[in-house]
Amino acid sequence: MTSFIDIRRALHQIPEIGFQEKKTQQFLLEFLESLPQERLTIHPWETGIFVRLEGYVGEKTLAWRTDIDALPLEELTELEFASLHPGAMHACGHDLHMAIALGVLQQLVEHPIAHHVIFLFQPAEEGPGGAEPMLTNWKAQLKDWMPDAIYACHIAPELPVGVVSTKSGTLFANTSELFFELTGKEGHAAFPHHSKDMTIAAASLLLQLQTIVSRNTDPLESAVVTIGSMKSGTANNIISGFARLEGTIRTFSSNVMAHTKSRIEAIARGIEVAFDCEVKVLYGSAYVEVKNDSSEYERFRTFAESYNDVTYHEAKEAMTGEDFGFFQTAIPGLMFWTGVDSEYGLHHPKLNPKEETIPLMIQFIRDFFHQYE
Ligand SMILES: CC(=O)N[C@@H](CCC[C@H](N)C(=O)O)C(=O)O
Repeated sequence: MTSFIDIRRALHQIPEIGFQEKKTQQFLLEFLESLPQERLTIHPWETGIFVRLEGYVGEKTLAWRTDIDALPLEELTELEFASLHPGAMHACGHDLHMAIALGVLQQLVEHPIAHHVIFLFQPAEEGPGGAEPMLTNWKAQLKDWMPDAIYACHIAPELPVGVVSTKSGTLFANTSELFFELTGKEGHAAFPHHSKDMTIAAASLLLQLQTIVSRNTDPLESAVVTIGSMKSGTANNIISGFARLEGTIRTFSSNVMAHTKSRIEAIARGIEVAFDCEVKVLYGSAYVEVKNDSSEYERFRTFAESYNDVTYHEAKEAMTGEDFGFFQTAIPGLMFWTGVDSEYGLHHPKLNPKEETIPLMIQFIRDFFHQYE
Protein backbone atom coordinates (compact mmCIF):
# COMPACT_ATOMS: atom_id res chain seq x y z
CA MET A 1 0.00 0.00 0.00
CA THR A 2 1.28 3.50 -0.85
CA SER A 3 2.55 5.41 2.19
CA PHE A 4 1.60 9.03 1.78
CA ILE A 5 3.78 9.86 4.78
CA ASP A 6 6.78 8.56 2.78
CA ILE A 7 5.57 10.63 -0.19
CA ARG A 8 5.36 13.73 2.01
CA ARG A 9 8.91 13.07 3.27
CA ALA A 10 10.24 12.63 -0.26
CA LEU A 11 8.59 15.91 -1.32
CA HIS A 12 9.87 17.60 1.84
CA GLN A 13 13.42 16.87 0.71
CA ILE A 14 13.06 18.68 -2.63
CA PRO A 15 11.52 22.08 -1.82
CA GLU A 16 11.47 24.55 -4.71
CA ILE A 17 10.32 28.15 -4.72
CA GLY A 18 7.61 29.64 -6.94
CA PHE A 19 7.71 28.66 -10.63
CA GLN A 20 10.91 26.66 -10.09
CA GLU A 21 9.06 23.49 -9.02
CA LYS A 22 10.63 21.30 -11.74
CA LYS A 23 11.62 18.31 -9.57
CA THR A 24 8.35 18.55 -7.66
CA GLN A 25 6.37 18.52 -10.91
CA GLN A 26 8.40 15.52 -12.13
CA PHE A 27 7.76 13.68 -8.86
CA LEU A 28 4.02 14.39 -9.08
CA LEU A 29 3.86 13.35 -12.75
CA GLU A 30 5.63 10.06 -11.99
CA PHE A 31 3.11 9.31 -9.25
CA LEU A 32 0.16 10.25 -11.48
CA GLU A 33 1.48 8.11 -14.33
CA SER A 34 1.76 5.12 -11.97
CA LEU A 35 -2.03 5.16 -11.40
CA PRO A 36 -4.52 3.35 -13.69
CA GLN A 37 -4.97 5.81 -16.55
CA GLU A 38 -8.44 4.87 -17.91
CA ARG A 39 -10.31 7.77 -16.31
CA LEU A 40 -7.41 10.21 -15.87
CA THR A 41 -6.32 13.10 -18.06
CA ILE A 42 -3.08 14.79 -17.06
CA HIS A 43 -2.34 18.28 -18.33
CA PRO A 44 0.92 19.94 -17.19
CA TRP A 45 0.84 23.73 -16.98
CA GLU A 46 4.05 25.70 -16.32
CA THR A 47 5.52 23.92 -13.24
CA GLY A 48 2.06 22.81 -12.10
CA ILE A 49 -0.45 20.21 -13.29
CA PHE A 50 -4.18 19.94 -13.97
CA VAL A 51 -5.60 16.42 -13.59
CA ARG A 52 -9.14 15.40 -14.53
CA LEU A 53 -10.62 12.27 -13.01
CA GLU A 54 -13.75 11.18 -14.79
CA GLY A 55 -16.79 10.40 -12.61
CA TYR A 56 -19.19 7.57 -13.45
CA VAL A 57 -22.12 9.98 -13.93
CA GLY A 58 -20.41 13.31 -14.43
CA GLU A 59 -23.36 15.57 -13.74
CA LYS A 60 -21.14 17.82 -11.65
CA THR A 61 -17.47 18.65 -11.57
CA LEU A 62 -15.68 19.27 -8.28
CA ALA A 63 -12.13 20.52 -7.80
CA TRP A 64 -9.40 20.06 -5.21
CA ARG A 65 -6.45 22.43 -5.21
CA THR A 66 -3.05 21.98 -3.60
CA ASP A 67 -0.15 24.39 -3.64
CA ILE A 68 3.28 22.89 -4.43
CA ASP A 69 5.95 25.56 -3.81
CA ALA A 70 8.30 26.10 -0.86
CA LEU A 71 9.84 29.08 0.94
CA PRO A 72 13.33 30.59 0.68
CA LEU A 73 14.32 29.53 4.19
CA GLU A 74 17.14 27.40 5.64
CA GLU A 75 15.57 24.40 7.42
CA LEU A 76 16.56 23.89 11.09
CA THR A 77 14.46 20.85 12.03
CA GLU A 78 17.32 18.31 11.91
CA LEU A 79 14.80 15.72 10.72
CA GLU A 80 16.23 12.73 8.86
CA PHE A 81 14.22 13.78 5.81
CA ALA A 82 15.13 17.50 6.04
CA SER A 83 15.45 19.61 2.90
CA LEU A 84 18.24 18.64 0.51
CA HIS A 85 18.01 22.07 -1.14
CA PRO A 86 20.10 24.69 0.69
CA GLY A 87 18.07 27.81 1.39
CA ALA A 88 14.68 26.25 0.64
CA MET A 89 12.15 24.55 2.93
CA HIS A 90 8.57 23.37 2.93
CA ALA A 91 7.82 25.61 5.91
CA CYS A 92 4.18 26.22 5.01
CA GLY A 93 3.02 22.60 4.76
CA HIS A 94 2.69 22.36 0.98
CA ASP A 95 4.47 18.98 1.19
CA LEU A 96 1.60 17.73 3.37
CA HIS A 97 -0.95 19.42 1.10
CA MET A 98 0.52 17.57 -1.92
CA ALA A 99 0.61 14.20 -0.12
CA ILE A 100 -3.03 14.66 0.91
CA ALA A 101 -4.06 15.60 -2.65
CA LEU A 102 -2.25 12.57 -4.13
CA GLY A 103 -3.85 10.32 -1.52
CA VAL A 104 -7.36 11.61 -2.24
CA LEU A 105 -6.75 11.25 -5.97
CA GLN A 106 -5.58 7.65 -5.56
CA GLN A 107 -8.59 6.86 -3.34
CA LEU A 108 -10.99 8.30 -5.92
CA VAL A 109 -9.28 6.35 -8.72
CA GLU A 110 -9.76 3.16 -6.67
CA HIS A 111 -13.23 4.06 -5.37
CA PRO A 112 -14.87 6.13 -8.13
CA ILE A 113 -17.50 8.76 -7.39
CA ALA A 114 -20.33 10.07 -9.54
CA HIS A 115 -18.78 13.50 -10.16
CA HIS A 116 -15.78 14.44 -12.23
CA VAL A 117 -12.97 15.79 -10.06
CA ILE A 118 -10.27 18.20 -11.17
CA PHE A 119 -7.06 18.18 -9.12
CA LEU A 120 -4.93 21.31 -9.36
CA PHE A 121 -1.27 21.15 -8.41
CA GLN A 122 -0.60 24.87 -8.28
CA PRO A 123 2.82 26.53 -8.28
CA ALA A 124 3.99 29.72 -6.58
CA GLU A 125 1.42 30.25 -3.83
CA GLU A 126 4.02 31.96 -1.63
CA GLY A 127 4.79 34.28 -4.50
CA PRO A 128 4.56 35.59 -7.12
CA GLY A 129 1.19 33.77 -7.33
CA GLY A 130 0.28 30.80 -9.50
CA ALA A 131 -3.49 30.75 -8.98
CA GLU A 132 -4.41 33.77 -11.09
CA PRO A 133 -2.52 32.68 -14.25
CA MET A 134 -3.59 29.06 -13.70
CA LEU A 135 -7.23 30.16 -13.57
CA THR A 136 -6.78 32.22 -16.74
CA ASN A 137 -5.31 29.18 -18.49
CA TRP A 138 -8.07 26.93 -17.13
CA LYS A 139 -10.80 29.21 -18.50
CA ALA A 140 -9.06 29.61 -21.88
CA GLN A 141 -7.70 26.10 -22.58
CA LEU A 142 -9.77 23.75 -20.42
CA LYS A 143 -13.12 25.45 -20.15
CA ASP A 144 -15.04 22.14 -20.21
CA TRP A 145 -13.19 21.33 -17.00
CA MET A 146 -14.56 24.31 -15.03
CA PRO A 147 -16.03 22.94 -11.78
CA ASP A 148 -19.18 23.61 -9.76
CA ALA A 149 -17.17 23.94 -6.55
CA ILE A 150 -13.52 24.10 -5.51
CA TYR A 151 -11.92 23.10 -2.21
CA ALA A 152 -8.53 23.31 -0.51
CA CYS A 153 -7.06 22.85 2.94
CA HIS A 154 -4.16 24.45 4.79
CA ILE A 155 -2.27 23.02 7.74
CA ALA A 156 -2.73 24.80 11.09
CA PRO A 157 0.21 24.23 13.50
CA GLU A 158 -1.72 25.64 16.48
CA LEU A 159 -4.61 23.14 16.15
CA PRO A 160 -4.50 19.49 17.26
CA VAL A 161 -4.59 16.74 14.67
CA GLY A 162 -8.22 15.91 13.89
CA VAL A 163 -9.52 19.46 14.14
CA VAL A 164 -10.81 21.08 10.95
CA SER A 165 -11.73 24.72 11.04
CA THR A 166 -13.19 27.32 8.72
CA LYS A 167 -15.84 30.02 8.45
CA SER A 168 -18.28 31.49 5.98
CA GLY A 169 -17.15 34.61 4.08
CA THR A 170 -13.71 36.13 4.55
CA LEU A 171 -11.16 33.68 5.96
CA PHE A 172 -7.86 35.27 4.82
CA ALA A 173 -6.76 38.84 4.07
CA ASN A 174 -5.98 40.58 0.82
CA THR A 175 -2.26 41.14 0.36
CA SER A 176 0.28 43.20 -1.49
CA GLU A 177 4.00 42.54 -1.56
CA LEU A 178 5.98 45.66 -0.75
CA PHE A 179 9.56 46.57 -1.68
CA PHE A 180 11.70 49.66 -1.08
CA GLU A 181 14.95 50.57 -2.81
CA LEU A 182 16.89 53.37 -1.14
CA THR A 183 19.75 54.96 -3.05
CA GLY A 184 22.22 57.34 -1.40
CA LYS A 185 26.00 57.56 -1.65
CA GLU A 186 28.72 55.13 -0.51
CA GLY A 187 31.67 56.41 1.46
CA HIS A 188 34.41 55.77 3.99
CA ALA A 189 33.18 54.90 7.50
CA ALA A 190 35.36 57.69 8.90
CA PHE A 191 33.77 60.43 6.74
CA PRO A 192 29.99 60.14 7.18
CA HIS A 193 29.52 63.76 6.13
CA HIS A 194 30.72 62.91 2.59
CA SER A 195 28.20 60.11 2.09
CA LYS A 196 24.44 59.44 2.24
CA ASP A 197 24.02 56.50 4.57
CA MET A 198 21.21 54.20 3.48
CA THR A 199 21.45 51.95 6.56
CA ILE A 200 20.33 54.89 8.72
CA ALA A 201 17.66 55.88 6.18
CA ALA A 202 16.36 52.29 6.01
CA ALA A 203 16.27 51.98 9.81
CA SER A 204 14.33 55.21 10.09
CA LEU A 205 11.93 54.13 7.32
CA LEU A 206 11.37 50.79 9.08
CA LEU A 207 10.45 52.51 12.35
CA GLN A 208 8.20 55.10 10.72
CA LEU A 209 6.30 52.35 8.88
CA GLN A 210 5.26 51.00 12.29
CA THR A 211 3.15 54.13 12.84
CA ILE A 212 0.81 53.32 9.94
CA VAL A 213 -1.09 50.62 11.81
CA SER A 214 -0.82 52.26 15.24
CA ARG A 215 -1.51 55.90 14.23
CA ASN A 216 -3.10 56.01 10.76
CA THR A 217 -5.47 53.03 10.70
CA ASP A 218 -8.95 53.18 12.21
CA PRO A 219 -8.64 51.00 15.35
CA LEU A 220 -11.83 49.22 14.32
CA GLU A 221 -10.23 48.15 11.01
CA SER A 222 -7.30 45.75 10.53
CA ALA A 223 -3.98 46.11 8.75
CA VAL A 224 -0.53 44.54 8.86
CA VAL A 225 2.65 46.10 7.48
CA THR A 226 5.51 43.63 7.93
CA ILE A 227 9.06 44.08 6.70
CA GLY A 228 10.56 40.60 6.53
CA SER A 229 13.92 41.41 4.97
CA MET A 230 16.24 44.41 5.17
CA LYS A 231 19.62 44.46 3.43
CA SER A 232 22.13 47.24 3.37
CA GLY A 233 25.86 47.55 2.88
CA THR A 234 28.79 45.24 2.26
CA ALA A 235 31.44 45.79 4.96
CA ASN A 236 31.96 47.21 8.45
CA ASN A 237 33.92 50.23 7.27
CA ILE A 238 31.95 51.21 4.16
CA ILE A 239 28.94 53.45 4.52
CA SER A 240 26.13 51.83 2.60
CA GLY A 241 24.82 53.68 -0.44
CA PHE A 242 22.00 51.22 -1.12
CA ALA A 243 19.38 49.43 0.98
CA ARG A 244 16.50 47.15 0.07
CA LEU A 245 13.53 46.30 2.26
CA GLU A 246 11.05 43.56 1.45
CA GLY A 247 7.69 43.20 3.11
CA THR A 248 3.99 42.65 2.77
CA ILE A 249 0.76 44.53 3.48
CA ARG A 250 -2.39 42.72 4.70
CA THR A 251 -5.87 44.19 5.06
CA PHE A 252 -9.51 43.13 4.81
CA SER A 253 -10.70 45.92 2.53
CA SER A 254 -9.56 47.71 -0.60
CA ASN A 255 -10.06 51.07 1.17
CA VAL A 256 -7.72 50.17 4.02
CA MET A 257 -5.22 48.76 1.47
CA ALA A 258 -5.32 52.03 -0.53
CA HIS A 259 -4.98 54.16 2.61
CA THR A 260 -2.05 52.04 3.85
CA LYS A 261 -0.29 52.40 0.50
CA SER A 262 -0.80 56.17 0.46
CA ARG A 263 0.73 56.46 3.96
CA ILE A 264 3.68 54.26 2.88
CA GLU A 265 4.31 56.53 -0.08
CA ALA A 266 4.08 59.69 2.06
CA ILE A 267 6.57 58.27 4.59
CA ALA A 268 8.92 57.31 1.74
CA ARG A 269 8.80 60.92 0.42
CA GLY A 270 9.65 62.13 3.93
CA ILE A 271 12.68 59.81 4.08
CA GLU A 272 13.87 61.22 0.73
CA VAL A 273 13.81 64.74 2.16
CA ALA A 274 15.25 63.82 5.55
CA PHE A 275 18.16 61.74 4.21
CA ASP A 276 18.70 63.45 0.83
CA CYS A 277 18.27 60.18 -1.05
CA GLU A 278 16.00 58.42 -3.55
CA VAL A 279 13.38 55.97 -2.22
CA LYS A 280 11.55 53.79 -4.72
CA VAL A 281 8.35 52.14 -3.47
CA LEU A 282 7.49 49.02 -5.47
CA TYR A 283 4.49 46.73 -5.09
CA GLY A 284 4.83 43.07 -6.05
CA SER A 285 2.08 40.53 -6.45
CA ALA A 286 -1.25 41.16 -4.77
CA TYR A 287 -3.84 38.55 -3.71
CA VAL A 288 -7.55 38.97 -3.18
CA GLU A 289 -9.18 37.74 0.06
CA VAL A 290 -10.02 34.08 0.57
CA LYS A 291 -13.82 34.34 0.81
CA ASN A 292 -15.68 31.12 1.49
CA ASP A 293 -18.96 30.53 -0.31
CA SER A 294 -21.85 30.32 2.20
CA SER A 295 -23.49 27.21 0.66
CA GLU A 296 -20.19 25.31 0.39
CA TYR A 297 -19.45 26.36 3.97
CA GLU A 298 -22.83 24.96 5.20
CA ARG A 299 -22.23 21.74 3.29
CA PHE A 300 -18.70 21.35 4.67
CA ARG A 301 -19.58 22.23 8.28
CA THR A 302 -22.56 19.86 8.32
CA PHE A 303 -20.36 17.06 7.00
CA ALA A 304 -17.45 17.79 9.38
CA GLU A 305 -19.72 18.02 12.43
CA SER A 306 -21.21 14.62 11.66
CA TYR A 307 -17.86 12.95 10.87
CA ASN A 308 -16.64 10.72 13.72
CA ASP A 309 -12.89 11.14 13.29
CA VAL A 310 -12.70 14.95 13.17
CA THR A 311 -13.81 17.83 15.38
CA TYR A 312 -15.11 20.99 13.77
CA HIS A 313 -14.06 24.42 15.11
CA GLU A 314 -15.45 27.68 13.80
CA ALA A 315 -12.46 29.77 12.60
CA LYS A 316 -11.69 33.47 12.93
CA GLU A 317 -10.33 35.56 10.06
CA ALA A 318 -6.54 35.46 9.73
CA MET A 319 -4.09 37.90 8.18
CA THR A 320 -2.63 35.06 6.13
CA GLY A 321 -2.70 35.54 2.36
CA GLU A 322 -3.62 32.78 -0.09
CA ASP A 323 -4.02 33.03 -3.84
CA PHE A 324 -6.74 30.34 -3.61
CA GLY A 325 -8.95 33.46 -3.34
CA PHE A 326 -8.53 33.99 -7.10
CA PHE A 327 -10.21 30.63 -7.83
CA GLN A 328 -13.07 31.70 -5.55
CA THR A 329 -13.69 34.80 -7.70
CA ALA A 330 -14.79 32.43 -10.49
CA ILE A 331 -15.97 29.28 -8.67
CA PRO A 332 -17.87 28.83 -5.39
CA GLY A 333 -15.21 27.51 -3.07
CA LEU A 334 -14.05 26.78 0.43
CA MET A 335 -10.71 26.61 2.18
CA PHE A 336 -10.31 25.10 5.65
CA TRP A 337 -7.57 24.69 8.22
CA THR A 338 -6.49 21.21 9.31
CA GLY A 339 -4.65 20.77 12.62
CA VAL A 340 -1.06 19.47 12.65
CA ASP A 341 -0.05 20.36 16.21
CA SER A 342 3.45 21.78 15.72
CA GLU A 343 5.36 23.67 18.40
CA TYR A 344 6.69 25.97 15.67
CA GLY A 345 4.35 27.87 13.38
CA LEU A 346 4.03 28.46 9.65
CA HIS A 347 7.13 29.96 7.99
CA HIS A 348 9.33 28.87 10.94
CA PRO A 349 12.53 26.94 10.08
CA LYS A 350 11.62 24.32 12.73
CA LEU A 351 8.02 23.75 11.62
CA ASN A 352 7.36 20.05 12.21
CA PRO A 353 3.73 19.11 11.48
CA LYS A 354 2.32 15.86 12.86
CA GLU A 355 2.01 13.53 9.91
CA GLU A 356 -1.02 11.62 11.27
CA THR A 357 -3.09 14.33 9.68
CA ILE A 358 -2.17 13.01 6.20
CA PRO A 359 -4.04 9.66 6.27
CA LEU A 360 -6.84 11.26 8.29
CA MET A 361 -7.38 14.05 5.75
CA ILE A 362 -7.16 11.64 2.81
CA GLN A 363 -9.99 9.60 4.33
CA PHE A 364 -12.00 12.71 5.36
CA ILE A 365 -11.78 14.45 1.99
CA ARG A 366 -12.45 11.20 0.10
CA ASP A 367 -15.60 10.68 2.18
CA PHE A 368 -16.61 14.32 1.70
CA PHE A 369 -16.40 13.91 -2.09
CA HIS A 370 -18.25 10.59 -1.89
CA GLN A 371 -21.27 12.12 -0.17
CA TYR A 372 -21.30 15.34 -2.27
CA GLU A 373 -24.66 15.68 -4.00
C1 LIG B 1 -0.51 30.63 3.63
C2 LIG B 1 0.57 31.62 3.53
O1 LIG B 1 1.41 31.70 4.43
N1 LIG B 1 0.58 32.41 2.46
C3 LIG B 1 1.51 33.47 2.26
C4 LIG B 1 1.18 34.19 0.98
C5 LIG B 1 2.18 35.27 0.63
C6 LIG B 1 1.74 36.17 -0.48
C7 LIG B 1 2.79 37.18 -0.87
N2 LIG B 1 4.06 36.60 -1.21
C8 LIG B 1 2.99 38.22 0.24
O2 LIG B 1 3.94 38.07 1.01
O3 LIG B 1 2.23 39.18 0.29
C9 LIG B 1 1.49 34.44 3.43
O4 LIG B 1 2.55 35.01 3.73
O5 LIG B 1 0.44 34.67 4.07
